[in-house]
Amino acid sequence: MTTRKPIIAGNWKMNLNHFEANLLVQKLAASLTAEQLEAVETVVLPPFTDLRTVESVIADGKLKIKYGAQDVSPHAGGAYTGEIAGAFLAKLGCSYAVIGHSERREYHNESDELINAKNKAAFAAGLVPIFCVGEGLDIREAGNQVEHVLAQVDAGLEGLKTEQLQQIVIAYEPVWAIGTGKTATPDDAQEVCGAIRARLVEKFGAEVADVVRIQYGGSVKAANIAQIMAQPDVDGALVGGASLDAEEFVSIVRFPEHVAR
Ligand SMILES: O=C[C@H](O)COP(=O)(O)O
Repeated sequence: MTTRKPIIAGNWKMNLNHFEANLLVQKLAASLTAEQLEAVETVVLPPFTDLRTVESVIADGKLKIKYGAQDVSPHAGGAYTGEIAGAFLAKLGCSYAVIGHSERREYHNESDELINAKNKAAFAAGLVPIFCVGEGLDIREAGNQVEHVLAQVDAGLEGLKTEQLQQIVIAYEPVWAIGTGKTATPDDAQEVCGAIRARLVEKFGAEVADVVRIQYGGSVKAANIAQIMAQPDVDGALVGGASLDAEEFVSIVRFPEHVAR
């Protein structure tokens, strides 16, 4: 079995201006050693307007922190007012783009088809999608979470090439656990992340499924990261609120020191 490098990504959502972004990245850099950043891929996902600043701080300090955007246009360029093309993000040194976050699915009516187009647009620009899936509370209460999430996975990955599938990061975020303080239990996270990996084996084969990194997201904190990361099919976390606090985020990145996996 392949060893997948853990990936902890901080989704800042619509928080922190570029001055505050500068400060937070500097604090992360001051607290995380090169060894820690080597052991755990560490990513920040600031608002678009912070990206140039984040690029400069990271380049100036030669920091091993990666960064990305929270969305990308499905279009390569042209008359799409307000949209941001993947190529612009790649030019700013972004490695990742969050695609299909539940807040975009809910507040911007993003469909599975649009999300699939965004996954393709990200790859076309040289970005790796952090492709988000997850069920709402009604679906969880009806016990249909696995079926629901697998349908999102199937639709979002439609038409991707093998080498793209091998790079993609899938973030499982149960919507009822986002920003609510209600974390899914490690078993809940494993149930769905394991089902995602089984689906990848079924559709694309074990060689692809073994290398795809699957994150859990939803009220991840320093206090619960180690138990979540101990699950065999959880390879990282997409962290919202706790990523805005340097000390807390650093502690999350340092999860291997809490408990051995
Ligand atoms: O993208 C991150 C998730 O939506 C989780 O947010 P949260 O950690 O604030 O619950």
